[in-house]
Amino acid sequence: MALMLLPAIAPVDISVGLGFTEAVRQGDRSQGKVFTPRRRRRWSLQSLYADSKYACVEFEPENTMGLPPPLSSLVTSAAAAAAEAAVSLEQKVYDVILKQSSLVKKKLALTTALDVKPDLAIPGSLSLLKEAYDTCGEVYMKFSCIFVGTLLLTPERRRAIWAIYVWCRRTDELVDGPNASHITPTALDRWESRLEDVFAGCPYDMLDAALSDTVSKYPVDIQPFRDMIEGMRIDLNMPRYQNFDELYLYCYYVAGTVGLMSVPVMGSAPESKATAESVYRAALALGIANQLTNIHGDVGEDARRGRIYLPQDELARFGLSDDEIFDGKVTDKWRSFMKNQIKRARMFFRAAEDGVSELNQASRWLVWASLLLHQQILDEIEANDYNNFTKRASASKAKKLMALPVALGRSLVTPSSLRQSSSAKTRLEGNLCHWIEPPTSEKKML
Ligand SMILES: CC(C)=CCC/C(C)=C/CC/C(C)=C/CC/C(C)=C/[C@@H]1[C@@H](COP(=O)(O)OP(=O)(O)O)[C@]1(C)CC/C=C(\C)CC/C=C(\C)CCC=C(C)C
Repeated sequence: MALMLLPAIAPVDISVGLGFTEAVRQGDRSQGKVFTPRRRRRWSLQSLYADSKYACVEFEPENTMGLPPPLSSLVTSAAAAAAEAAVSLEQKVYDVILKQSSLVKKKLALTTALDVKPDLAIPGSLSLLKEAYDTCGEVYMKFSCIFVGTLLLTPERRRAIWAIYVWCRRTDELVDGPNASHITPTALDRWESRLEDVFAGCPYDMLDAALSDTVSKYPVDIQPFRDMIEGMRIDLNMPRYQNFDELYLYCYYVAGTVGLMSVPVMGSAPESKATAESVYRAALALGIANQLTNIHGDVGEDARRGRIYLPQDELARFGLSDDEIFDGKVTDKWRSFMKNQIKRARMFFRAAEDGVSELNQASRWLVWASLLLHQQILDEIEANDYNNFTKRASASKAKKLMALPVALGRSLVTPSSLRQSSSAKTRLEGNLCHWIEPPTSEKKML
């Protein structure tokens, strides 16, 4: 792998502001790219339910105020058709999970059946690769709010998470960076073909080279990466999300995918008996929960940009129009609406929690920290009396710091296999203990 990477590795100046977006827009393969400090994540979504239980959140306003009944009571043929469409969208996301899980199993079979040889390296290539990963680390440290979390990971896993993070940031930067207004669908197509090359071992620049190396070592499928690009396409084109199905799908594309990309790197607890599918489902849920939370925290900021990332049908059910969101007045209708949105986001967090304990011990703290810090945003929206139009839903530094030891405590909880009696294990199918262990050759690489 190192041999394949070497000719393509070119140093990248991450301090240059516009180069990357411009390079993708113009199809210039030689340009490095750049990260500009971004404002707080705006999170749009579109999509469908991964699990119909999230559709069952009671969307009946607590104070009915003469509003129409919840959609669930209006069972019409149109609703049935919509439900069918939702199921096929759900299937689409689940298919990615199944594909990723089977890849993990296949890779396990390969790595246990063969004595994996260290990669061939020519002098200098390893130091270039190390430099590439170090650069990813610098970007991660600069932009991630829980950068310390990766320090608990093994050096190999840490580097791999950095490389994935940087690719995600670059992708996001295309539609959320300073040059977003110049980004066209063609530019995203180019970015996707560049991704294919990364997975084929032909990276264009140093940061891609780190990812190329990572995906050659861990059983990471390309589909979640492709899907994230698809999410950016949606963000370019989708002015509104008609219902939660659409929002869910968007959340999967831009954030659920991050969970699917990260799990194979984070690794499972050796004692875990959870299936790969169940852990990927939890990872997907955490990505969705994080994204929903960011959307709820950024309602005002998004509205000032003319964007509304909330399900239109649910807004209507609470008697809310786009204009009221643009006006930004906190009314009882808005409070009722937000209470339900927050309730649903918390359901996704809960769905993620069991999965965290199945991860490798060293990875759990980072994931718990991410989960708890995002949950605090929901708490802050409540503390601000649902004024997410003009008040920042940001916890105090002290509260954020307090979350870290709590995350540590939770990370000590052992996997379900140890916590549950055997009769309670019915939903855990089969023993895939080592399904995400990295190949043994990796330590020799770096
Ligand atoms: C734990 C952890 C942080 C690991 C993931 C690291 C990683 C590869 C992150 C990529 C993030 C990124 C730049 C994505 C681009 C698209 C995007 C911007 C998505 C939104 C993120 C914003 O997060 P945040 O609010 O923290 O913003 P900052 O970067 O700090 O400015 C998203 C909302 C996606 C967030 C989704 C995750 C972090 C996925 C979490 C799930 C897992 C790591 C799987 C855990 C496994 C189980 C079994 C539960």
